[in-house]
Amino acid sequence: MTHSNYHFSDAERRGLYRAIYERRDVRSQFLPDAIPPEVLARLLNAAHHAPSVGFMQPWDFIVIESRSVRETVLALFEQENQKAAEQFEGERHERYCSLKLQGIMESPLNLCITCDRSRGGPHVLGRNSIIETDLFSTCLAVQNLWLAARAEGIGVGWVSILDQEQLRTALNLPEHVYPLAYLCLGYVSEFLGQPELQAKGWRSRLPLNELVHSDSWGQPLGDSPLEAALSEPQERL
Ligand SMILES: Cc1cc2c(cc1C)N(C[C@H](O)[C@H](O)[C@H](O)COP(=O)(O)O)c1[nH]c(=O)[nH]c(=O)c1N2
Repeated sequence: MTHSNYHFSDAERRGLYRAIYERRDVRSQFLPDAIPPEVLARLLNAAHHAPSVGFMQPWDFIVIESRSVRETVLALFEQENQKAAEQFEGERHERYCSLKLQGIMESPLNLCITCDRSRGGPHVLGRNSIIETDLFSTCLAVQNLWLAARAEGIGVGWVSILDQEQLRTALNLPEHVYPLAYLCLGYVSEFLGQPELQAKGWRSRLPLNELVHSDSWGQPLGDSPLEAALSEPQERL
């Protein structure tokens, strides 16, 4: 039964869900091939069509090809990653140190998506109570780009093991512009079938039915049709 005339065709739906399920955070499988400008333009345009609070569109896109800028950012990563590694002990420490958590030099392109916290003036519709909604909006732009990239056969890796102030300086960002996402982009030798952190035994996907609550926090769904549907293996459309 159809409920509306607005649903996508089966093939279109399959394409959308495929992008969602097969999107990966990539850091080890980058190929050096350049991304053609028209393809990069499509990705940036997908990001630019994300929802944003009060239609603020707080994002800017810093396209980084320069080797020397990337070397600077890699040095910032190494410094922060060493500190991060110290947070873990014993076997966890060893495992952490064996993970590859960035592809800054191997990927042909780095992209910093920033959030201009002052865009649209001091009063942005919808942002009065929750000031961070500009950051949330920018995250949605990242996700749009990430999914569009998957559909184009391009891998994206998010590198957040960076000191934001040092990154701001490295990229010459003004004080009111926040470096929200530092991304590595490129064609890949493969997209892994599961998150790399899961494949390497760091952490696994949680069962969805344990994350869905009924009416208030901690209330299980109980014997409901939704619980039954969630417990079924999910159809990969
Ligand atoms: C905000 C944010 C920040 C980071 C990440 C993601 C997000 C959303 N991820 C990627 C993360 O590890 C990955 O998304 C999960 O492990 C799930 O894997 P898939 O994205 O499904 O492949 C990530 N990965 C990495 O190797 N180095 C990093 O610094 C980060 N930082």
